[in-house]
Amino acid sequence: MPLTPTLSERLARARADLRMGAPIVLSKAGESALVIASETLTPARLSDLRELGGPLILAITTRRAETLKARAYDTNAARIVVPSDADTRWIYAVADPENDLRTPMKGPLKTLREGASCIAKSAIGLAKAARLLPSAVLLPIENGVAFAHENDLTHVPLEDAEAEIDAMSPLTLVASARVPLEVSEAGRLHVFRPLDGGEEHYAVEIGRPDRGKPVLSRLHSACFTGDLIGSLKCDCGPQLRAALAAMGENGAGVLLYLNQEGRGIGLANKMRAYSLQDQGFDTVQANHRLGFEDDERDFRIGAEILKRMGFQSVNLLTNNPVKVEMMQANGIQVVERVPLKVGENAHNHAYLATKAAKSGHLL
Ligand SMILES: Nc1nc2c(ncn2[C@@H]2O[C@H](COP(=O)(O)OP(=O)(O)OP(=O)(O)O)[C@@H](O)[C@H]2O)c(=O)[nH]1
Ligand SMILES: [Zn+2]
Repeated sequence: MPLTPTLSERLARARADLRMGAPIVLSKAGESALVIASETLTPARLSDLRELGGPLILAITTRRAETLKARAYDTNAARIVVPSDADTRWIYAVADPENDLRTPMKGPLKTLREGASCIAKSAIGLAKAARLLPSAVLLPIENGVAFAHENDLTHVPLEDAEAEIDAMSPLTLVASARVPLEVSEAGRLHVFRPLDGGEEHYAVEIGRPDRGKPVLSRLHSACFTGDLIGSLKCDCGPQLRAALAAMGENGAGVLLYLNQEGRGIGLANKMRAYSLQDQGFDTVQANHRLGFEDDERDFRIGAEILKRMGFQSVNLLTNNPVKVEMMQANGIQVVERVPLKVGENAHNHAYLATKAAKSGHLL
């Protein structure tokens, strides 16, 4: 059937469904599960799941499991057996570390050892891609294809989709126009759209950079708080403006504005991380307690956009050696790393020190 949704379309629907709290069906190797994101699970949906039979499984990342002292039997995910009397508050408390210190309760948490954890892993991957807490509730079901069809639910066959969840979507250049800027009247903005329905990314081109030579460039990850409202908790706003100013002065440059807010976890999760930082955890510990890695960004996107614009090499404005490595690994030569040290203040001093100590940022 030519109108049947492609895998990438099914995955986009699955992400949207999870954000709304709607169930989806994931299948692999003859096993299927009904999946709802923990963050958007309502009491009504929980009782619907219970009516279908149990037991329910709560999937969390191994990072979150470490904090909860729950045993994950493999590196994919920990699968917690949900007690039959647990309500949504119990589920949120496992998924969300906000009240960990106030209510160290929860345990002992019984986790599954037997069976495969790949459906749990993919459910978490989709919740992350939907910028939710990395956790989902699973109910194993028979014959997922028929169940999804009968109940009008999105079904994702993981045999084919697993690689697609990890792959980078192709990007298309949707529009470009002249935008005179304070730093240079010769500014242009290009909008790139991924074909998988994900976030758009932008390229600010200043002057007319020679495609045959290294271009002064910055890969800037979105930071609503730092870039737009002048937050003093990070150095993003001053870095953004200093990079544009340097490009204006140089007469040419490309700033990529990548919509990977909060090192790829989304603004809501970043605010959860900030709340944990107010409880005394540093930026890396806060991500881990939420169940994320320190940095969830996909740096392939930046390299891909530069290539699409015809560039092969850059002088990269950054203090982050991982950005340099990832550019090189993805086909963009970094001829020079140009340090970008601006915006240190009393509020972000500890944050910058943590990035230097734990994430390898150069001082
Ligand atoms: N999860 C999380 N993200 C944060 C926090 N503070 C800032 N961010 C995000 O961190 C990212 C910083 O992006 P960049 O400035 O491009 O990258 P960088 O890794 O600091 O590297 P350079 O600035 O190039 O040296 C942005 O997406 C911010 O939203 C935090 O405490 N937690
Ligand atoms: Zn920031």
